[in-house]
Amino acid sequence: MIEIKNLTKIYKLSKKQQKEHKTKDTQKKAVDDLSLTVDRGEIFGLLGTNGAGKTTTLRCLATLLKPTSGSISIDGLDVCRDSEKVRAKISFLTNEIKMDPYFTPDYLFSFFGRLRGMDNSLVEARKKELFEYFGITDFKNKKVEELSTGMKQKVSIAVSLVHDPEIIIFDEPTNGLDIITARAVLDYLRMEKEQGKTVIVSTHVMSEAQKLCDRIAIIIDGRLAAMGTLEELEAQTQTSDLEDAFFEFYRQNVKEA
Ligand SMILES: Nc1ncnc2c1ncn2[C@@H]1O[C@H](COP(=O)(O)OP(=O)(O)OP(=O)(O)O)[C@@H](O)[C@H]1O
Repeated sequence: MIEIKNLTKIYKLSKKQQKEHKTKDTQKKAVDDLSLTVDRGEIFGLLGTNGAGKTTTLRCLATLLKPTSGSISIDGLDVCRDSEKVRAKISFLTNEIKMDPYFTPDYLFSFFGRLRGMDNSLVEARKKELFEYFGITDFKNKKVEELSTGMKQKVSIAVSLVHDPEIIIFDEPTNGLDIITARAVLDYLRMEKEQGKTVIVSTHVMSEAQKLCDRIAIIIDGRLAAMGTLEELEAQTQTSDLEDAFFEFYRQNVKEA
């Protein structure tokens, strides 16, 4: 189980950032007293507009950022104190591709498998499974720089999943993906859930949240505006689809602010 308790993250703004954001404020509260729990075996979605604080929340969860205050635990392990153990359980995925262009998918997969302390035969079996699933097999010996954007993204996803993580944290799973690749990724996440894995995703795409997630948290300006199943969110707002429900929560929260 993932437990986020009163998470707050404040960024210090550099002079350059102040200029970019057109503000005199020296800091930005990206996440504001956020609490939620994600149960084992569910697909949980963080839904919000650009800048709502979704990525920041996921990066704190993935041990990549230190919360300003509050705590996050994964199966009883604190993400700050027990970060090594937490990292062994999770995979943090994003569609920002950061792979050395001169290496091949085959090499990268094996390299990250070894880095995760896996033995060779396990890495090879996992490679076969994931490369086949994502259609990478025929491209595994090409250099990353020669691959199409979609193929690079699939390789980056496969490499991140090398250690068969119990928990998949995915920032904007279909952002920038073509429709076929996007479908393959969403189907993979559903398959992982069927196998008892926990998936937490961020998205601003209503249809994706609606189709994929068991429960959804609506984040507005870093704060939790609502949380529940699609049916619960619709019932609370007397609407019949997620987009209308979202607008209703948005209206209520912006008015109350
Ligand atoms: N490193 C940083 N330094 C300063 N401010 C930041 C930093 N990273 C994010 N922010 C700001 O914090 C707020 C939340 O950003 P975050 O990326 O978490 O939102 P998001 O919901 O993931 O949005 P998006 O969909 O645009 O990625 C935004 O106002 C953003 O500009």
